[in-house]
Amino acid sequence: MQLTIQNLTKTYKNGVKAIDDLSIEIGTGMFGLLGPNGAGKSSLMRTIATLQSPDSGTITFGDIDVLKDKMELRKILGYLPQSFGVYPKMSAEALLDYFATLKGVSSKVERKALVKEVLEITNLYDVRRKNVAGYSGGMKQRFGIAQLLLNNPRLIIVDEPTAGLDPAERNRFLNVLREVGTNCTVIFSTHIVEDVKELCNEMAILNGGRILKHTTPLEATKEIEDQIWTKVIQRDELEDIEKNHNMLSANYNTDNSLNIRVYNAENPGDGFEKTIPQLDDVYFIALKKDESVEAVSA
Ligand SMILES: Nc1ncnc2c1ncn2[C@@H]1O[C@H](COP(=O)(O)OP(=O)(O)OP(=O)(O)O)[C@@H](O)[C@H]1O
Repeated sequence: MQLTIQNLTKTYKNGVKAIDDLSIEIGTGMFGLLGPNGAGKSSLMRTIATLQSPDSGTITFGDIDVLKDKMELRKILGYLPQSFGVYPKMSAEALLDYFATLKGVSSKVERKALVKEVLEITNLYDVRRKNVAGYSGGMKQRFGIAQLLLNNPRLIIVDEPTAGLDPAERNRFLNVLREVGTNCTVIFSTHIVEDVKELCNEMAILNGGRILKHTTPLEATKEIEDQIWTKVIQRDELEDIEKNHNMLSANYNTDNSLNIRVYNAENPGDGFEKTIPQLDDVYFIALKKDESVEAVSA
């Protein structure tokens, strides 16, 4: 089913415009919403999840008018907020049983089967009797997926779920999400480019409450083929490079030299070599262009 957002705007009471006339269409599959801190990702996700109202704009999911029929959307929504608060000292099994009751599954037998199923999908079945409060960060996030799966959602929204996870936990989490996300619309927000690269078939870059780019990871890197150049420099050359080139990133090597990546339609000379574009480059180019647009209009 398709999620369609049109001209969505949200300004908080303190005057911050978190969503700025945003329009986008999102179809079935894994959709990555990538943006720096404060870009408006959580604001957008809370609005789609009907937890806050925008000032203006429309949102539809299939036939549902999301802003008018909030309850209709909630029936088919699975939402994992950025922070889930404090977990009670209950086992995963008992807590999921409780959530399933809240979600309207009144038959005990049905609940038992459902809870078993979501525990298995999220690889938590073996630890189902342990307190969720004592789970590791990654296990808690997988538990978050287990709870959102209870009502067989068609739209799944997960807000920065990999922040703070160690690499092994992150991998486990992404694998679970990959599995549950095949048949529905999943919107996944993150500031980690790698998450989008590994998981999403479609993506948007968000900044200042606006969509800077809506693309696919493959298309996005293809678009800048032959335009990314790299060079190893010493620390004291950095300032010059920043001044004279469209620098995207600088990463330290173990010997304290730096790997520089620049964006240029032609060979910039100066010893640069052409390199294969990465999704990071796409992200930095979009943010840089946005910065310069802002600087001009300011
Ligand atoms: N309830 C609120 N009241 C006032 N301002 C808010 C509120 N929630 C968010 N903001 C502001 O709106 C802007 C967008 O914030 P939002 O949390 O949506 O961004 P984000 O992309 O999710 O960032 P982060 O990764 O830091 O959570 C920020 O400037 C933030 O300070």
